[in-house]
Amino acid sequence: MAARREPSRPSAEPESAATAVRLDGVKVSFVIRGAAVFDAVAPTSFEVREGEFVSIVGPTGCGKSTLLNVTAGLLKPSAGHVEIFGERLAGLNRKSGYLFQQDALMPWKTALDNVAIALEVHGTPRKEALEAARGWMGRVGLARFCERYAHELSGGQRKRVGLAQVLIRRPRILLMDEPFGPLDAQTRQIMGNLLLGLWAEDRKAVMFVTHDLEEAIALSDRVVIMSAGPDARVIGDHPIDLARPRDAAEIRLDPKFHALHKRIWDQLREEVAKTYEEGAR
Ligand SMILES: Nc1ncnc2c1ncn2[C@@H]1O[C@H](COP(=O)(O)OP(=O)(O)OP(=O)(O)O)[C@@H](O)[C@H]1O
Repeated sequence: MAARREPSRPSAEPESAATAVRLDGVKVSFVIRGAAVFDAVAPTSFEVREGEFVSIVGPTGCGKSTLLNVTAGLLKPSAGHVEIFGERLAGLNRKSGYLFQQDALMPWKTALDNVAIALEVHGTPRKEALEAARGWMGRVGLARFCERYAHELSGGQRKRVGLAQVLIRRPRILLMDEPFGPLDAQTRQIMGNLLLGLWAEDRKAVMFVTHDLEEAIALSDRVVIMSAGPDARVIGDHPIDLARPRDAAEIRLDPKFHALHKRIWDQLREEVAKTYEEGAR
């Protein structure tokens, strides 16, 4: 499928955009087997505004997924709180859709049914759900693959179905945890463009976790850097002032991209090294 282009728009968000997600002093400690306490994330605060695409990057095990889980309401912070569009989060975050690294497709259902079920479980009549699902399968470039089962789809196609499954519910916030992790570099860039195209249509707030700094810069309005854990915290918050629309592949050739990459990598490199040193001890 040809890469979908983002409609033209200014790269920076207006200051007046509402705050979609606010993490206020969120700290996460895990109790391991009822005894030892592991302080994964130190008190952390940051915001994602409506319509803003923010990536979270940090060394392995620093707490990126943990912060997404807290934002989704799947994990209660040990201290601090989360606000979603100004309201304190208690329980599940029903304004968000969550795309995990692992496929969540039911192998006994067709791709179309996998997308439709996301509406059906919330009470949409089957006929209506199937119609909407067919529309979304088209939007992710899979109109001809509706009747396929998960094992009959490529990794990239399964990711597209996953994306349709989440977006069909029209969440105002999109949480993505290394969604393109297992894909090859080329497919990742194609998926990046597909995501940017869909995102530009209604501009959800996005929290995108990745270990790939280039991918983060190519897609985002801001890149948040976390330190190595334990007691991980935000150590950098970098605005990405590259013009949109962007092509997730071509933008990497832009000299401005290189300058941003160098500046952010200089900060991240040290944290990545710390993680490896810890592991080697
Ligand atoms: N349920 C749990 N119990 C104990 N420790 C946990 C639990 N979940 C996560 N951790 C620890 O918390 C830290 C952060 O984990 P998390 O999965 O959030 O990291 P991450 O940055 O997403 O890692 P990766 O990039 O490798 O996916 C890790 O050290 C992990 O071992």
